[in-house]
Amino acid sequence: MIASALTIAGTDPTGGAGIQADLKSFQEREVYGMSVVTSVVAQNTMGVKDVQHLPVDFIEKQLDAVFQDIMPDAVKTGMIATSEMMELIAGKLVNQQSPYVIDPVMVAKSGHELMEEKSKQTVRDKLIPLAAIATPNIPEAEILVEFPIKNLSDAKRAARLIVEELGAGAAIVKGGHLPGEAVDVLYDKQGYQLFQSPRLETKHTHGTGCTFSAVITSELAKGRTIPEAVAIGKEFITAAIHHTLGIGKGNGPTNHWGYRMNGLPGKKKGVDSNE
Ligand SMILES: Nc1ncnc2c1ncn2[C@@H]1O[C@H](COP(=O)(O)OP(=O)(O)O)[C@@H](O)[C@H]1O
Ligand SMILES: Cc1ncc(COP(=O)(O)OP(=O)(O)O)c(N)n1
Repeated sequence: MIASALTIAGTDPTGGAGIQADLKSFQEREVYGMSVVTSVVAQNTMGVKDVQHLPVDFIEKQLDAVFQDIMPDAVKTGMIATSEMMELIAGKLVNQQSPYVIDPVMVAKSGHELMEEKSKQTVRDKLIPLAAIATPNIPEAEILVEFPIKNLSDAKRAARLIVEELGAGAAIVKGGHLPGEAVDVLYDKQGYQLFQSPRLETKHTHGTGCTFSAVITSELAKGRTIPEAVAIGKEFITAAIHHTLGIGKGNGPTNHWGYRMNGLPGKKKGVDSNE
C-alpha cells in the first residue's frame, strides 16, 4: 500500500515554502500527501506581507477530518504560530504511533516572525519531546538551546542537547546559515553523523528547510531509518537548489523535481543514496 504523510503548517501562495512545498515534496517521493492549514500567509519570494491565523477549533476540525479517515504513516509540522495551536496539536499527536518530524519554523529568511515570541517555550515543552526528529536551522537551534552557534562544534553540542535534554528522538541542526560548506549535523542514539554538500552560490533558497524536512517525513513514512531518511533529504535538497528554476523577483523557490529529473550533479538521476 502507498505510504501517506500529513503536514500541519502555514501556506505560501507562490508555492516555494510551507504546505505547498511539503505537498510537492511528498508527491516527488511517491508518498500520498495530506495537509492541515494553521495560518494563511500572504508571502512571495520577496517576503511576508501578512498572516491570518485560523481559529484553533477549526484547526482541530481539520485534524479530526484527517485522523478519522486516513491515518498518516508520518506527520510533519512546520509553521505553528501560537501556544494554543501547539497545545492542540500536541494533544492530537501524543498517542500517534507514526513518526513525527518537527521543523520548528520561527522566522522566514526574509526576517518576518512566523511564531509568537511567547510560544518558543511551548515548542520546547510540548512538541519537541514528541518528535522522532527535530530539524532546526541555526537561528532556531540557538533559540531552543539558548547559546550561540558559530561553528560545527557548537552545532554538534546543540543537536545533542535537543535530544538529551529537550527529549527529541533525534535532531539535525541544518548548516545553511553557517559559512563554508553546507554541513548538517545529525545526533541520534547511534551518535553523530554529518551530511555535507558544497555550498551552492545562489539566492534561490526559499523553502529549503520546508522541503528538506518534508522529504525526511516522506522517507520515514515508507519505513526508512532516520539516517537513511536524512541522507535522501540531503541529496534531494542539494539537487533542488543546484537545478534552480530561476523564477521569482526575490529569493526564488527550489526545483522540487530537480532530484527526480536530473539527480545530483555527477550522479545518476534520482538515485536514492542507499540503493
Ligand atoms: N546555499 C546552499 N548550498 C547548499 N545547501 C544549502 C544551501 N543553503 C541551504 N542548504 C541546505 O538546505 C537545507 C536547509 O537548510 P537551511 O537553509 O539552513 O534551512 P532553513 O530553510 O530552515 O533556514 C540543509 O540541508 C542545508 O545544508
Ligand atoms: C508558511 C511558511 N512556513 C515556513 C516558512 C519558512 O520556510 P523555510 O524553508 O525556512 O525557508 P524561507 O521561506 O525562510 O526561505 C515560510 N516562509 N512560510
